[in-house]
Amino acid sequence: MIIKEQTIVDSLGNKIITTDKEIRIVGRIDEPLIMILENVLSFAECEALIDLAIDRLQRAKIGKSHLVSDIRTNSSMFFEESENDLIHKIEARVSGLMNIPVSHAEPLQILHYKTGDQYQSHFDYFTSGNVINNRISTLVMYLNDVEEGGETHFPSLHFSVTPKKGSAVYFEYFYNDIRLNALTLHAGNPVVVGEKWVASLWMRKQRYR
Ligand SMILES: O=C(O)CCC(=O)C(=O)O
Ligand SMILES: [Fe+2]
Repeated sequence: MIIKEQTIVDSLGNKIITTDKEIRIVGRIDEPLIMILENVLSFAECEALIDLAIDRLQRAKIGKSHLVSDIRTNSSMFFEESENDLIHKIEARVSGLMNIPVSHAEPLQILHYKTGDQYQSHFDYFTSGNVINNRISTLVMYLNDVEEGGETHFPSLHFSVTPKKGSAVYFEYFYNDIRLNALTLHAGNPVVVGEKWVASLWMRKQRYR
């Protein structure tokens, strides 16, 4: 008998009920668990997040050295924890959806990709050094429709998610079998036509805030 590994989110059924929204599961891969979710953010929430972020964007930095790198050509910003009612509400909803307390969440991040921008293949968890409180799961929420390109691509699974305003992709990498975690390698494909806005949130194994 093959025993399936425990997942963080229970994905039985076609929806996840959170404090204030019923989120629809419209696609999934079981191991590693990857879910395509609809009705995560309202259109008004997507627009409000972009408006709040637009003047606070900086060229994205990766890794501990905080060097600007061509691995990631988009720009980004982080909101303060619960910095206003909207952020507070979204953090609570996302925490319910991801089945992890909000105290384990990194700040909500906004990414902006102009035409040609991309985020090359990477793992969201840290692989080097002695990591004590590693990341365990990710939610990438799409704030607009992209005319062409900009998919979230999982090369090892030959699987891509097309950005759709208000929808999201969820994935987790907290398995005992590290080969399952490694399958969550992913990229933000280059935006071919138009621009791309996402809000992403990373959860840690232990309290982070
Ligand atoms: O923009 C995307 O589709 C992927 C973003 C991403 O990989 C992340 O925020 O960790
Ligand atoms: Fe990522």
